[in-house]
Amino acid sequence: MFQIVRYFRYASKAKNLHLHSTFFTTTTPPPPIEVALTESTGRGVFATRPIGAGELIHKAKPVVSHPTISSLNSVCYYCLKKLHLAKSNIGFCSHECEDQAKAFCKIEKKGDWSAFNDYCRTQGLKYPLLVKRLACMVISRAVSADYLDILQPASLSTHMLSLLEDEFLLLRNTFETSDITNEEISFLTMQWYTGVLARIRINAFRVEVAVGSYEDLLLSAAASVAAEAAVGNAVYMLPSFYNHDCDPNAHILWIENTSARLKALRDIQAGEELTICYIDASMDRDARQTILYEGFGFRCNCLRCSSND
Ligand SMILES: C[S@@+](CC[C@H](N)C(=O)[O-])C[C@H]1O[C@@H](n2cnc3c(N)ncnc32)[C@H](O)[C@@H]1O
Repeated sequence: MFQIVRYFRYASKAKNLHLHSTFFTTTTPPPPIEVALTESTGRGVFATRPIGAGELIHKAKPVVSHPTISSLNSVCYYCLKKLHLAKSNIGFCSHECEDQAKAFCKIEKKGDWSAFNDYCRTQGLKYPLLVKRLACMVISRAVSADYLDILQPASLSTHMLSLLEDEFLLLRNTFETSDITNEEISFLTMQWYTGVLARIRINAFRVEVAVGSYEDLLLSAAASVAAEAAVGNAVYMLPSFYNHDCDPNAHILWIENTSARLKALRDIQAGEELTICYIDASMDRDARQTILYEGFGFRCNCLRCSSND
């Protein structure tokens, strides 16, 4: 069974406090990476041995995922794999996925989500759906309410916070009008909602299922990987610690479902930081800077940006 084991080692070094952390599954060997503090971009992911171009660095399963509203009836409600036949309601690609989703679906089915989903659809919102699923997972006791606390939160302006109030009230009201007890949703405060959303905002990946065989994709360069439109959004633990570079040395890709693969785009030395590109790298410098600042709250100082490329 997939289980994340979190391993932290704190060692006080002369320069500053180092945080080493490795996330690995109990069934696979740990990946050749570790999480440590960078000079200026918070925590980052570093290679613990040389990694060759094209090497699969590690795989990752999401901690929470959700289809986009427009994909709701055409992809698996759990792993986002494309369904052969579109459903009139939500559907699953396998009994295994249905089984994995059983606990949160049992909670979700107790409420009438039409107002909440309509609100997300009309406002073009995707992240509240992830918060809703996480809340159902917390109520079903699959995870604790502080599950995402380890991830870096976005800093939300007062204006942004006020915009979140309506979606929070809709979410809370849907649970309150179902047969879920007040005690079960005692964690569901505005503070919890904004804390989770602030983390999802910075750390969620837009899941784009690539077209082509696994072998083709592992051999191909990032730029040539054909991807369909996003089928959903997902938050992962270890991939959330990768920092951004407009000319990254690693890439995240999805072959058919939310199971993500982190792949080296070139040879990487032991001790080198691994980076991915958060945005479309083909945009010009000004567009990249604007999107990174507005979406992720930082000004990119990578080599490409510094040399006005
Ligand atoms: C997904 S997190 C990456 C891990 C994060 N550094 C941490 O400590 O958890 C994204 C955040 O890391 C920081 N970050 C990532 N790449 C950066 C870069 N190239 N320059 C400055 N800050 C960066 C920004 O604060 C960004 O919002």
